[in-house]
Parts: sequence; structure tokens; C-alpha cells
Amino acid sequence: MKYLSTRGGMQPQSFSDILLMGLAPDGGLALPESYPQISRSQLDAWRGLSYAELAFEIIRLFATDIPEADLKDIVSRTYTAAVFGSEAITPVKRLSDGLVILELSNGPTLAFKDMAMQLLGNLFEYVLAKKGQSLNILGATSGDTGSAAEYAMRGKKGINVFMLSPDGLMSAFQRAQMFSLQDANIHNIAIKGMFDDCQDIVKAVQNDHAFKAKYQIGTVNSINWARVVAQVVYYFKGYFNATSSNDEQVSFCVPSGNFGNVCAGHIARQMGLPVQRLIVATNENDVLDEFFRTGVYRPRGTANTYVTSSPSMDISKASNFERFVFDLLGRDGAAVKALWADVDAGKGFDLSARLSDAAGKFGFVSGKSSHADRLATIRAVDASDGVVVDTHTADGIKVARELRLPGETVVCLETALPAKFADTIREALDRDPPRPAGFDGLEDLPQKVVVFDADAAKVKAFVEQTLAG
Ligand SMILES: Cc1ncc(COP(=O)(O)O)c(C=O)c1O
Ligand SMILES: N[C@@H](CCOP(=O)(O)O)C(=O)O
Repeated sequence: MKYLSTRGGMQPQSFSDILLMGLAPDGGLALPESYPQISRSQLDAWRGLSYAELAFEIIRLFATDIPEADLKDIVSRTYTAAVFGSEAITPVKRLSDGLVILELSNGPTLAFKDMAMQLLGNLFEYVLAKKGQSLNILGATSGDTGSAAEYAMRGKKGINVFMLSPDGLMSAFQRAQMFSLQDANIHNIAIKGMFDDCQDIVKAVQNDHAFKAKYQIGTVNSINWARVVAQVVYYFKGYFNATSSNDEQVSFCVPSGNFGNVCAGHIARQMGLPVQRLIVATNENDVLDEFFRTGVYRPRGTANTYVTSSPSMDISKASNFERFVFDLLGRDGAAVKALWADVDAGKGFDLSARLSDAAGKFGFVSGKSSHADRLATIRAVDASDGVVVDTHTADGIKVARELRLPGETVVCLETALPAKFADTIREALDRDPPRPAGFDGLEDLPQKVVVFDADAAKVKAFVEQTLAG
């Protein structure tokens, strides 16, 4: 399997190359030349597999330059009950109204990011050892990518992590998870701005080809294709867990911000998973909902991005959306390049002529949720089912309940545990969320972080100084 860029300007590359590459040299995102097609007999054979077995079957279709025995070893070391809390890895629970919740947050940092990041850490270690290279990761987080990446990479030989986060905007738990890590290879940088400012800096540094090559800069954001492909696995597993036969269809409802999670659902559907609809749920930062309702994509600046109680979704420039638009436009890299030139110039674009394909051919619909909706949903699910959901998952459940069709099986993706967002849970339920073992006193630990203006030059200087020792 070879990989190309959404902007059409990259020679075909192998999986191991794009794993370390970050943004493509033309500023686009890597995608496989085509999506592997899964036959009915393959689907039947996969239904009874364990999570690790299924992950191996799916990832080997994409990571074709990694010997199968090595990949099997990496995957089986990654998806274990010791790391993810149960043999099921991603169990499902059914609410009394029939909605299915796919649990993705039982990993080390209590968010769905662990599902891919744990694999990414092990893949990096393997490929870097083979190539005799080291990697300096520059990432951006609105709260969950950062801790998942740092927990997956801490202490790993040949890897440094420089993680940008919006200063003061993550929850106290999220901040403490990241900033309390004292490992020598972990560096936290709080940026005076929002997540989009952090992601812009990451992309600016990625596009400085000389700096990137000199300091071997890689990425852990969903810019990295390996993140997306690892997430494809749980759509298959969620489908098998929510159905009793491969004759059935399901829809997935996905709390969305940077569009990485639902992009993996889109790829699973393109591979032939029987997915009826992909329901995109946003919070008040609703650029994606606006697109799927109107066909107009209008990324917003920091001044027009709200600080909400589902902070990990406070995103107004959805990086992975570019991968979907590439498919929507019939894989026309030149057209994508032109559209993103407009995005980079602060404008949006109008694809309303393609809106019927987004829904009809690709199955996308969307809805949005507000703070009041979030509180009402957290209260309602607690009252009806005795289940406390986090604020992002609540956004998904709200939208799923609103858009569900008669007879439709909807699987809502649980993207984090409520312990990460205690203030809003207390506001909704007047009590603390359950706190999993091992996190007591987290917020009281000493924290290590530097604070910078949203300036790529300052971040580059910090990386240089740190690596110079
Ligand atoms: C808890 C949580 N929910 C939802 C999202 C949105 O996911 P995506 O950015 O992949 O659309 C994120 C961030 O990525 C998150 O951390
Ligand atoms: N919500 C994310 C933002 C980064 O998204 P990514 O999937 O591109 O890493 C976060 O929690 O950091």
C-alpha cells in the first residue's frame, strides 16, 4: 500500500515513511492510494476476533511494509486488558432508549485518544529502531491528545514530545495529567490562544522544511495517518458488538472537533463496513455542523471560537476535514489544494453543489449541542440508566436522540470519561463524577509548563534550545 497527499503533490510513500513524516511536503495530509475493500466473507471471519486480532487484520492492510510477524507482536502488546481495563478493550452498553454506547475511554488517560496513541507509541519505537533515527514530536492539544501522547511516549528512547495547549482552557484534570509529568522527554508549552492557534503553529513548523528535517519533527495529531487507521479498528469492533449478524446496518454518532474520529468512521464505511449514517455532533463551535447542513465551510478565528464545557471540541478549523473533502471531490488533489489555499487565506469555501453526495453517497448528517443541552443530557442519562457520561459524549447522545430514525441502530462513541470534566458534572448532578483508581491527588502534584504567545518562532527557538541541552 502506497500513500499520496490530499493536495496531489507527493510521490507515493510507504506506511513507515508517512508514519514519521507528519504533514506531506505540499502541506496536505497522507491518504492511501485506495481503500482496501472488505468482502462479506472477510467480515464474517472477523466477527469473532478479539480486539487485537481484528486490529492486526485491519492494520496489516495499510502497514504493508511492516513484516506481519512484527506487526502482530506490536498490536498484541498494545491492545491488552492490562492497558485498556478489560479483555473486551472497547465494550458496549445499551441505554434504556436503545442507543448503544461504545466505550473508548478505558485506557491510561481516560479518553478515546489512547486507542490510537498507545499503538502509535509502539509503532514509532519499532520504526525508529529499524531506521536508526530519533523523532521530536511537535503536537497540539485541546486537552486529550496531549496527555494520551505523553503517556504513550514518556520514557521512550529516541523520542521527545513538545506539546502545545491553549493556556488556561483545558480542565483542571487535563492540565494536571499533562503538566505533572516530570519525564525528561516531555515538554509542555501553554500557548496564549486556542487549540486552532496551537495547530496553526504545528502546521507552520511542519511547513518549514529545513527546520523539520534538521530537528526530525514528527506529529502525533490526527495529521498522522497511523492515528486515523488505528481508529478505524473500533468502528469494526463497535459494529460487531452492536449487531448479531453482518446483514444489519448501524449508524455511528461521533462527538467531533478536528474530524479525526469520524474520518476513521468514513474510512471504515468506504472499506465496506455496513454503516448507514455517520452523524457528526458538534458543540457550540459548529463549523462542521454548518458544512453538513449548508455545504459552506467557514473556519473561524480565535475571536469567534467559544470556550465551552466540552473543551476538547473547541475547534474551528477541522484538520482532517481535508481528507473527507478529497474523497468528496473524487480524489482531486488540485481542487483540494485550491480550496485550502482559500482556507489558509482566512476564507472558506462553498461546496453546496456537492452537499447531496456528502449525505447520499457518504452518509453524513450532523447536529449540534449547547451547554444547556449537555447538562440536560447528563442528567437524563444518569436518571434513566444510572450512567454518568462526560460532556463530549453528552453532545453526541443529544444529537443522536434528535436525529435517530425509526428502527435505526445508533452507536454513540464515548470519547472521554466524566472524571476529566468534574466542574460540569457537578453543575449537572450536584455530585462529583466517579474517579477511576490511580488518579487520586492528581491535581495536587507539582506541574511543569512554559507559557508562550502564539508565535511559531518562539516555539521553534524553544525546541532548538531544549534539544541543544
Ligand atoms: C473528548 C473528546 N471528544 C471529542 C473530540 C473530537 O474528536 P475529533 O477531533 O477527532 O473530531 C476530542 C478531540 O479530539 C476529544 O478529546
Ligand atoms: N480534541 C483533540 C484535539 C486534537 O485533535 P487530534 O485528533 O488531531 O489530535 C485534543 O483533545 O487534543
